[in-house]
Amino acid sequence: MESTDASTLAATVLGRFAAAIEHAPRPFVLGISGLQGSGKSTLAAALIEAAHQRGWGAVAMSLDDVYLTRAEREALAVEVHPLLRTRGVPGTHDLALLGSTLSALEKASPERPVPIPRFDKGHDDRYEEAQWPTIAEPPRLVVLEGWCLGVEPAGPDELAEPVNALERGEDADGRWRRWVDARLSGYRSLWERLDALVVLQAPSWDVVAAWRDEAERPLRERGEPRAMDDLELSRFLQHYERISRRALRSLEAKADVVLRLDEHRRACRR
Ligand SMILES: Nc1ncnc2c1ncn2[C@@H]1O[C@H](COP(=O)(O)OP(=O)(O)OP(=O)(O)O)[C@@H](O)[C@H]1O
Repeated sequence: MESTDASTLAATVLGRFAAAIEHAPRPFVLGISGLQGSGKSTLAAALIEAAHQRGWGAVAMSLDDVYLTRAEREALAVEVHPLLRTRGVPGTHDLALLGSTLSALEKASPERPVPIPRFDKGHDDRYEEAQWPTIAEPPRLVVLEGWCLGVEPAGPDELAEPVNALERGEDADGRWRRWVDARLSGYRSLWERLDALVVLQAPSWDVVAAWRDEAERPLRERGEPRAMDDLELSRFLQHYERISRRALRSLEAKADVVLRLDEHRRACRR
């Protein structure tokens, strides 16, 4: 099936799981895994819209919503490794917060509304809880999206050689990548909570880097202080390269639905 339209993709994906969602004894957790800029949040929003059209309560969450706070990452940077100041790699998420939110959603009620964590990327910090949206009844569908959803740890053999200049220069002894990989084992219990996994499969890591550059360009052109120049962007992306390449190699095999993307994000379902 060819399509570039997120709402068509969403209708197809939702149709595939509709019976399971309808009969699930608790909120059905649909995972969307896709590398940076692959269209996860667009697809998640379209899925929520499609769910609402069916009369289902639905909520979207992102692994990005539960980044550790800036202060928590600062502490990790001091105690473990300076590279942990940068949000996003395994070990920089509050999995307990995500897990307790998913559990609380099963029992949401007007008396016990569930706050859904939200992260402020502009300030690189979590919003105050008072600013989080709340959900007052168990949704039928939870869409959880993230760049490394479903990825397994590598083990020490794969970690021996650096994969890029960041690892060669700032993680020469491999301490950071070993710590990150060990944290990824702790994500398995979250992967097990996914009732289904949809993978947005990018054509290659180079295309992902190009997508990220496209996303940054308007910020640079507007002169936003947080916009990254080419060097900063390249360094930033190298934090994720190792696990992203592993995702590209390994996730298709464990996905329930694979949406293979071309470099224009045109999807072809498999
Ligand atoms: N199906 C699609 N066809 C064409 N373009 C798309 C499609 N889905 C998303 N896009 C575009 O791709 C860009 C990235 O989309 P989106 O923000 O949803 O990706 P993401 O994976 O959530 O990104 P990030 O990892 O940065 O959070 C946006 O400009 C969006 O409009």
